[in-house]
Amino acid sequence: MALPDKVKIVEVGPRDGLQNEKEFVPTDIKVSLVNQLSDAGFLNIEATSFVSPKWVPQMADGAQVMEAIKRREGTVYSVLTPNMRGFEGALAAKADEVVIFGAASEAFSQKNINCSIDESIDRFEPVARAAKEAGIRLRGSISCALGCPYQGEVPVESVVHVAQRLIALGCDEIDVADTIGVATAAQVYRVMSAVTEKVDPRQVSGHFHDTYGQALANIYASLQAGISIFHSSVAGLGGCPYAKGATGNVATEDVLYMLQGMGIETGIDLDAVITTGQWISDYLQRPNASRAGKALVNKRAAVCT
Ligand SMILES: CC(C)(COP(=O)([O-])OP(=O)([O-])OC[C@H]1O[C@@H](n2cnc3c(N)ncnc32)[C@H](O)[C@@H]1OP(=O)([O-])[O-])[C@@H](O)C(=O)NCCC(=O)NCCSC(=O)C[C@@](C)(O)CC(=O)[O-]
Repeated sequence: MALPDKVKIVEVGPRDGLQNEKEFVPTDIKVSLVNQLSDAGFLNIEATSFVSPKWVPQMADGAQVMEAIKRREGTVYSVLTPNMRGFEGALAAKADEVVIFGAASEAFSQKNINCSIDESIDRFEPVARAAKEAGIRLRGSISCALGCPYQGEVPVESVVHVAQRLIALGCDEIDVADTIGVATAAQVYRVMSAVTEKVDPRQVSGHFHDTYGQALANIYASLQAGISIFHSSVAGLGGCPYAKGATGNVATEDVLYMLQGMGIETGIDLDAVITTGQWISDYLQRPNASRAGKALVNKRAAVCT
């Protein structure tokens, strides 16, 4: 299949990237992160979550973050909403897109949102209806679509089944997520091909964590399967609180570097993202997890000396 000439990158650093941080990241840092990413040209930024602060304390300031960010025209600011309470918060905060998040693995569904897959779909139904009524975009995320920390292998049929149910709820987009970053390219091609037999590929995104260093290869395999939306996190921030040992999302800088090299357009200013990636890594006092980001920061320093 011919590769796309344009790709949409959904920057998930402010939400997926920060949600697992042990120390509370001050609201003004989160706001500055979103603002810098808006300025870099992202068309979609996952800004925060409206989830229980008992479950994910780092996202407790979702409303304040949404209130304070400077919105760039044309950028969609998404938030996670597991239930109607979350949706009401998202609506009040004027989110452009709400994300319902389920799983292809029963065990992970229980750990992450405290209910079975069937119960989760029931819980999402009113959220989906309310989003449609309010004219808000709706996205559905499928965790553990390529492996589960509790159950191991996840059958392709389960992924396709959940994808179809999310589309039936009215999702504009669905995410096939490798929550623990274990997938390899041939497997990703198989799963993406199976999903896109039932769902329009323009509605499917790839959300890859990079635990085993396979994420770029998995994005390449997804491109070959017709996918043109990918999630990534500046400086490779992240990890899921309910997937121990899983590292962050694939780093945005690495994805942009690869796509640029392939002549695929994203509309995002890589240079600006590199600056933001180093800034947030310095703030969190940890090494920048983006290989391209680190290399380009070093190159800048070499040019300046
Ligand atoms: C779904 C629930 C709420 C069920 O949690 P529960 O304990 O079964 O539900 P509950 O209704 O009994 O609520 C418990 C408490 O939370 C409150 N509450 C209830 N809902 C909300 C809300 N929306 N906002 C604020 N507060 C809320 C509620 O009022 C109550 O407070 P209490 O009465 O005890 O004081 C909980 O399990 C939850 O919030 N889970 C979120 C987990 C999460 O955010 N995980 C990380 C995101 S998913 C992810 O990272 C994967 C993804 C998307 O990136 C893709 C991938 O890589 O796989």
